[in-house]
Amino acid sequence: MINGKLTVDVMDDKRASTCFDIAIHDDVFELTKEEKIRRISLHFKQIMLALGLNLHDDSLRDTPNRVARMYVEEIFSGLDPLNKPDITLFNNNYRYNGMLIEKNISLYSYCEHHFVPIAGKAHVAYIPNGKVIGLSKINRVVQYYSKRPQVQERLTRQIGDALKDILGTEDVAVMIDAIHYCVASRGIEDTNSSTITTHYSGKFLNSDERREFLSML
Ligand SMILES: Nc1nc2c(ncn2[C@@H]2O[C@H](COP(=O)(O)OP(=O)(O)OP(=O)(O)O)[C@@H](O)[C@H]2O)c(=O)[nH]1
Ligand SMILES: [Zn+2]
Repeated sequence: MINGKLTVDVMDDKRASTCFDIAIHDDVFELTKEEKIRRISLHFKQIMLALGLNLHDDSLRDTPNRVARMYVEEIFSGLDPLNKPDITLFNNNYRYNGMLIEKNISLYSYCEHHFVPIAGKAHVAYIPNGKVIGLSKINRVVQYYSKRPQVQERLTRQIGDALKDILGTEDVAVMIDAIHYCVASRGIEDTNSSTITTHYSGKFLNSDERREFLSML
């Protein structure tokens, strides 16, 4: 518990431990999935009513429940440590010691300031130590940490740290290039800019490895 906020590391444990600065109320772990959906649905109904929407309208009637289910089961499913992907490691029998890059991984996340989408691509690289993982598991790690209210800096870091932990190596690089719809569709309404963040560690702190990674993107 730090400053009244529970810090949650969803990497190591199916339940909470420590590490990341995602702020979660303590009692959320006491709620079942159905209870979360019920509560969100009730509150979203109030939001819609405050906006003056007619909840008797056929098309709107089920929206509170639909939104609540989407939050809990889909777009914010990465808040539940139970949804952390199971990752199987394989021995590096091929003795592959080059760089492995998984690029153009589709990324959908949600700005934690405005709750609107962040959409972009993640590019991830690692240099195998003793172990390798199935390629799709890299995409799953990206997806898991994306499905939360996020800021891009934290998301980039969490993906990098999770992969370092899983792969048992510091030699990991992550780049995210994303459009923030809080910048594009409201506020400044800039539909041209995108945000690039990087996280390099281990051998990727060397300019040669970094250059090789960047040249492949
Ligand atoms: N660093 C960082 N900032 C973000 C991210 N997503 C959104 N933001 C910014 O968070 C800021 C929130 O600032 P506020 O001034 O409180 O919000 P606002 O009044 O709606 O700001 P405007 O978007 O400028 O209208 C905005 O500048 C957003 O562009 C992110 O992933 N990382
Ligand atoms: Zn925003």
